[in-house]
Amino acid sequence: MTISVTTRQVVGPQDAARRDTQGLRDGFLIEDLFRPGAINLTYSHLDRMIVGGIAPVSGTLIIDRVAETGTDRFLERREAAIVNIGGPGTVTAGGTDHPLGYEEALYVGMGEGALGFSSADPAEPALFYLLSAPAHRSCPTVRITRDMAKKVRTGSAEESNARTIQQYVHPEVCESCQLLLGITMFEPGSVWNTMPAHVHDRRMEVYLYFGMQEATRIFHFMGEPGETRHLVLKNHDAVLSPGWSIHSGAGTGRYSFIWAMAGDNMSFTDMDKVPMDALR
Ligand SMILES: O=C(O)C(=O)C[C@H](O)C(=O)CO
Ligand SMILES: [Zn+2]
Repeated sequence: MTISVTTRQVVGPQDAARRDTQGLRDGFLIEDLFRPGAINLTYSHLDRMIVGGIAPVSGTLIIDRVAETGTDRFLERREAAIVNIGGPGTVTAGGTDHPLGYEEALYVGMGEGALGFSSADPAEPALFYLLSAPAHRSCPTVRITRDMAKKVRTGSAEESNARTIQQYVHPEVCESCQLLLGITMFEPGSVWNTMPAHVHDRRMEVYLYFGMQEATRIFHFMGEPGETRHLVLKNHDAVLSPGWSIHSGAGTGRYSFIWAMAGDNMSFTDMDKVPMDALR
């Protein structure tokens, strides 16, 4: 089975500030994540996070060995979290089948062996979004529904950023070594995420924007607070955020996004808020 893997080296803040639009997109944007019938992984050197799109149509797609990890088995020294943003499907981990509906997730602990991915109906394929980070112990594999996620309401309609941060892989929901993951959803008419902006040098972050109409675009802001840049993203685009970068966006229409982090701590609230007058 072909697993395509792209490697992304780390880009520092001075390099990023000098890049043109295409240079920034090459460094931080992950496009074309979901390719029908394929496993598509990006190995980022930011905390060695692997970002994947797995789109089974008929049959089962299997991840067992990824040469880039230098281990015999993918999850030998790694943990993973998978969110389904397509039709109903199943993830098999440790020989157990876990059915996953829309916006349901599976945390998979280190050492669980091969991962299998299948769709219930080829006419409505599942779209599995995968994040994997190095792990130091084996935590239990847990299926996480939207009901189980911890909900944090934030923002306001007046600031066009009323939203609910749903924390799926979070110490109050399920154990993990370093992965944190959740889905942020908006009240109708609210378009801004993560503004006021923040940075957290202790953790990298990845956003995947989804649930968008074809013509909708996200203006995603990145860069050091005093040196911001933007990237224009479409449905199913993911963007890497180093610890030094803000990660905030505004949509021209409805959207949701999956955020995931890895790094030195798992304290969601450990962020350095950026005062508005520090943004340039
Ligand atoms: O809407 C938001 O604000 C977020 O979802 C913020 C992310 O979860 C984040 O950046 C956590 O560090
Ligand atoms: Zn953040």
